[in-house]
Amino acid sequence: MAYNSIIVRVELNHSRIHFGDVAAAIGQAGGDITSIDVIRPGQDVSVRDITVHVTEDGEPKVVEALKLLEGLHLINVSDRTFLAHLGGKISVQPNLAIRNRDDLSRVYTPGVARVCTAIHEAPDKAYSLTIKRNTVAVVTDGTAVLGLGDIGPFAAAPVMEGKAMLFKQLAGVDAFPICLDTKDTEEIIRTIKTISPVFGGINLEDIASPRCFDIEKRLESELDIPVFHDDQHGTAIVVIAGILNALKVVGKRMDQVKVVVNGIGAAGVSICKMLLAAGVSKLVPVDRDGAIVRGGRYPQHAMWQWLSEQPQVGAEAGVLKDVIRGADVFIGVSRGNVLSAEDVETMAENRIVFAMANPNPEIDPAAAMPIVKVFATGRSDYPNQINNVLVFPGVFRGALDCRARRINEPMKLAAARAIASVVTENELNAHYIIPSIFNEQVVAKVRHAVVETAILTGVARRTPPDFR
Ligand SMILES: NC(=O)C1=CN([C@@H]2O[C@H](COP(=O)(O)OP(=O)(O)OC[C@H]3O[C@@H](n4cnc5c(N)ncnc54)[C@H](O)[C@@H]3O)[C@@H](O)[C@H]2O)C=CC1
Ligand SMILES: CC(=O)C(=O)O
Ligand SMILES: [Mg+2]
Repeated sequence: MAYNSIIVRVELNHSRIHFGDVAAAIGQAGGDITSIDVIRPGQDVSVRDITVHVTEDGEPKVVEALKLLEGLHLINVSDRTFLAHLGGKISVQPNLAIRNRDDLSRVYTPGVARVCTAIHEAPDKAYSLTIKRNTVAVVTDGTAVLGLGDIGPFAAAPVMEGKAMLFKQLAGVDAFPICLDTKDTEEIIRTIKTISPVFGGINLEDIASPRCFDIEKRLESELDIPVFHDDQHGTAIVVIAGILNALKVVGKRMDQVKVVVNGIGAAGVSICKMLLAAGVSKLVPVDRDGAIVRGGRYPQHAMWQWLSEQPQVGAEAGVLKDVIRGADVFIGVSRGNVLSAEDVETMAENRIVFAMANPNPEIDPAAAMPIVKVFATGRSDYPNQINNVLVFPGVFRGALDCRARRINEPMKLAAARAIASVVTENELNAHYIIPSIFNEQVVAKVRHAVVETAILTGVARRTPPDFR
């Protein structure tokens, strides 16, 4: 069940109502009061802001209950989520103040001209004399935003701003949201290449498959800064981290389990590739028309064709409810509510279910949790949040610090192991397979693993001081 937080501003006439009556009415309507602020105190009349935790459909019930109370005037109801977005979530801050003409002539013309000339003569100086060293573009075309689908570049912006906030808060990376008003592959590639000089890395986000595969591949070969499609590789890295630990909890081995991956789009393709690299020997990729089978023909989808040629991919055809039978692991990166409890019950004992579609998982957690051994979602309101936010801040922190040319497969596997290692053997249990995004070790360990592997595999152009 999803929850929301609302703030109700009420005026109370104390001769007609006590606050206890208000609290009781909110509780009976299913709300949970989390804080009360007195806005205007008074003997006869007072105004208060009451923050109430409600279920997604609980807000109207609380509001109706308050409207029925004698002596209470409901002034306003605000949704804290919308309040948090007012005016956007990020801004650009200068690194130094311009206090006088002297400052002005150094940071701007004429002083800046000498710096421009220095970079013109030695373009690598862009790394030390501009924001390039620490700045990542978060680029989307708005075509596969969370599980909401093709909602366009304007509506995609809050997600990209959110990613930028996380980059900064968790890893000190300055990230900028770029929402492109085009779905044309060539135009997207050309635009990203054109804006790339100022950035140290490109984080592609929520671009629909299969277009995202071509865009990433082309940019990787045509740019000399790392290009990382978060929904593919960020998700795959955190899934592998989660699977490594979940398998320890259930006492099964990677090379013995049958894994069903539902939704073979951006995230699903990369998860399948990484599972194969990590040693899975029985893999069942499933999309909306059913399983992608060994020996099948998928001329419209190069990555599905590639999967159908892998010896570990099953030859059994069928829709999800057929092929999930006997599976040890289900990984969903498809759409909300496509998996039933009955289907889950046909899986093997000690099953693992990662239902990662956002914002609604493939199966309602309340239905799944009692019948699986390890359950995870992409959401922050349940245990075991498997979300790419555990990955992209640390991966880019590492890639920027060592000026990596690209983020290669060994760097991704090292990042997955680093995340898994944050949960110690003593701490590991079915409800704690993956660290919290607020665990301070996550970014540090991922960064370290990424830098170390970049140096070992020859893609680093700089050795950070702590590696010298
Ligand atoms: N928790 C996390 O960190 C992440 C979660 N996701 C979630 O995973 C989902 C997919 O994301 P992307 O791969 O970026 O999108 P995408 O659009 O590239 O791929 C979605 C795939 O799911 C397939 N699909 C749709 N309905 C299906 C059904 N009923 N059964 C099987 N397959 C179905 C589509 O045909 C498509 O191939 C979204 O809900 C997204 O929010 C994605 C990235 C990270
Ligand atoms: C988490 C994320 O990147 C997504 O759901 O698309
Ligand atoms: Mg995404």
